[in-house]
Amino acid sequence: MTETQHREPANGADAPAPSRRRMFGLLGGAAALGAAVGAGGTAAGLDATSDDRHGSQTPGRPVEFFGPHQAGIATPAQDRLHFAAFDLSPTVGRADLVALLTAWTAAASRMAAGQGVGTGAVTGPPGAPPDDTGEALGLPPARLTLTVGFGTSLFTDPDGRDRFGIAASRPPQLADLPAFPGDALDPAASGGDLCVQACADDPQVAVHAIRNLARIARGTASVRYSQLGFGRTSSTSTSQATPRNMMGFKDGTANLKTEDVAAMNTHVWAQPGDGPDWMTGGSYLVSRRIRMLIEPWDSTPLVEQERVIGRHKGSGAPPGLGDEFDPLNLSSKGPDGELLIDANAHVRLAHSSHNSGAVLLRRGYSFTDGTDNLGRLDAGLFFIAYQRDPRRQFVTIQNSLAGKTADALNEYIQHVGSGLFACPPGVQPGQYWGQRLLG
Ligand SMILES: C=CC1=C(C)c2cc3[nH]c(cc4nc(cc5[nH]c(cc1n2)c(C)c5CCC(=O)O)C(CCC(=O)O)=C4C)c(C)c3C=C
Ligand SMILES: [Fe+2]
Repeated sequence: MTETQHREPANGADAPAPSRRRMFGLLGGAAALGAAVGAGGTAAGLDATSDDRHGSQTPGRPVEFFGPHQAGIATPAQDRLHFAAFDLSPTVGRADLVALLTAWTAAASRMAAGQGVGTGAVTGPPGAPPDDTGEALGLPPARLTLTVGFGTSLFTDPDGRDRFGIAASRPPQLADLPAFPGDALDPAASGGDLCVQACADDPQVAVHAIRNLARIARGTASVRYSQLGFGRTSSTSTSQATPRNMMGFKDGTANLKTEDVAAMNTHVWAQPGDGPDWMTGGSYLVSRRIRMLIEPWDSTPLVEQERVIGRHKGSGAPPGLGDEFDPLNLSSKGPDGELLIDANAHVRLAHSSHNSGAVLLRRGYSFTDGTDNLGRLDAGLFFIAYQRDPRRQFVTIQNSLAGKTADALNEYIQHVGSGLFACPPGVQPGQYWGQRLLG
């Protein structure tokens, strides 16, 4: 009997989500776990016929790891994030990179299915450090998704070297982001050769995943920076309620919804002929650590806050309207002929009609990292957006927001970190992340 056959059906309505503890008990220890890993991690995959990768929002349920696209992009946004950027060690070569991605893929597929890494936390040889760190034992999969991305420096390092022989395969879409007016980027919180976005409904599951991938990488790659996030700041599915960001506004109302397959193909997934074949079915991730100047914002009158964003704070509706999903009319005027949505309002400058039709799949998270040395809350938005071509999408929109008729929101925010990554398409059992690039 295979490991997969021990599982409850992924979409079973009343079947409880399998926990790591339960899986451990069912498997009967290290031998079975070792055998499953030895089979290229295939046993960790769920039955393709009960594919849960885009659908399930049931807390605890696994999201299918294998498929044409990586999970964590079209997956309805989970509640928690642990995002990490990694740098490869200077002496690492192409074979080491392939070995790392192979080991990461096997571990990621197991963790997404709610299983421990390798021989597990307590079932390996007692004389050796366990393969899995153990803090997720007994926890459900919590809809964990792990999404890998390749940074610009993987293709050409800062000294212009092609360390891995892949410079010629760099997609034109992966062009370094320009500097935007007002940027205050910390290099230590920006860039990275690789990134992993871990999303889950349980923070411990997301943290466990990054911790174990970092552990596997030891000697080959190290964490450059990482960010914990909570309270998804976008609804990415029509079935999700719109959450509020740390400024108290509903965020994600006009976001692309992933059920819209045509829109996903137009705006998110790399299509055949877009660039190198290895990226077809993948997507480009832009991350921005955006600090909110919380104290000035909290001293700003409600009407001004609403003018800055261009929507009502309570309902999320456009100015003068009552429902969040009432259409946003950028030309609507008040009784004195004044624009109801201010010329500098965030939603006006970010709107596709202002940006040559550019649309993003926003998938960010709020963060709070305590207070700074002046007692100010270090909080904001860890902005994540997926797109088919950052040059046409993120860069166009951010140029509008940061440009001459600048976004009124700029007075209350500062971009302090930045990342750009090519997220390859999904993998099938037995393959590794990025195999079409490096194989
Ligand atoms: C470059 C892209 C964007 C950045 C950076 C960005 C930062 C940012 N946004 C908010 C709050 C809200 N944004 C809203 C809408 C909105 N934002 C972007 C893009 C960026 N935002 C787009 C494309 C849109 C949709 C515009 C439209 O078509 O109407 C909203 C309104 C609710 C919604 O539709 O999501 C809020 C609120 C903050 C606080 C922020 C930086 C910290
Ligand atoms: Fe926005």
